[in-house]
Amino acid sequence: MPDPTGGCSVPETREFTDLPQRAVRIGVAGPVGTGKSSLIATVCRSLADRLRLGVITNDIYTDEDARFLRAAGVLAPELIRAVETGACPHTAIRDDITANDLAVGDLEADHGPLDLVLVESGGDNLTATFSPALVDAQLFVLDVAGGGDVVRKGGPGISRADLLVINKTDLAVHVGVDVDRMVREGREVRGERPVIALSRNDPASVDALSAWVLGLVDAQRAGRHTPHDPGPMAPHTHADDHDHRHS
Ligand SMILES: Nc1nc2c(ncn2[C@@H]2O[C@H](COP(=O)(O)OP(=O)(O)OP(=O)(O)O)[C@@H](O)[C@H]2O)c(=O)[nH]1
Repeated sequence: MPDPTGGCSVPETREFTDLPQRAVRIGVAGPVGTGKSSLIATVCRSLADRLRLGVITNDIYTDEDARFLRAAGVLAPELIRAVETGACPHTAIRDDITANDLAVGDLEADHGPLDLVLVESGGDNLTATFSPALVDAQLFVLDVAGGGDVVRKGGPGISRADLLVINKTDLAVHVGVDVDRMVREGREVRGERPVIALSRNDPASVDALSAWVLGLVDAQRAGRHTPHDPGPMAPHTHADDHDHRHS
């Protein structure tokens, strides 16, 4: 009688529940200098005793952000790895996620199990968002020093990231920006999605950020969170589009 396996051995059935749980992945995106690395350092300081954490940074030509985080001493140095994208940062977090996906996988293989891996995008403009194939959730960071009108400038991260952070609120008084207004404008375009006004010098705001991170990790593990794509560009129209179509 012919061998029904064609000579291939049939692997033993394995329950998927036996497989190790992979780390929850949160992406941190936003324009250059808005405080992404500092926010990651803050989260690590706040949650390192509750979660097993790892960090992947993205820079174009350097590993500057990884070196900053290692120097800050927020995690063991081997838990912080850098991807050098060599091109537009958003390419490596959205269009071809291979390098980042491998970096997270290698970090977990070498130092896992981990509960949470934070992936920092290289600083980019308002269009940068992560692929939901790379991260389970993403937060978008703006800062008050970028100007009070930046929320109104819009973009997919501002409108549809899982969390919008208005950062460096301690500087608002020095740059003449109304933080409440920025937060209100964020809420207007985001509906139910949360907005946090953050300063690393304000413990209450750091607690709010940490609570959001813990809630996300719990929700992802319990199957209550569905990763979504904020989209490449916010749908938008211009007032004169209508006139052109009908002229
Ligand atoms: N006053 C104040 N400064 C902050 C805060 N968070 C970050 N900064 C400062 O803002 C500057 C930029 O912070 P980074 O964390 O390097 O910003 P980044 O978004 O990672 O920068 P890139 O990776 O170059 O895009 C640094 O000088 C930080 O010290 C904050 O809450 N308050």
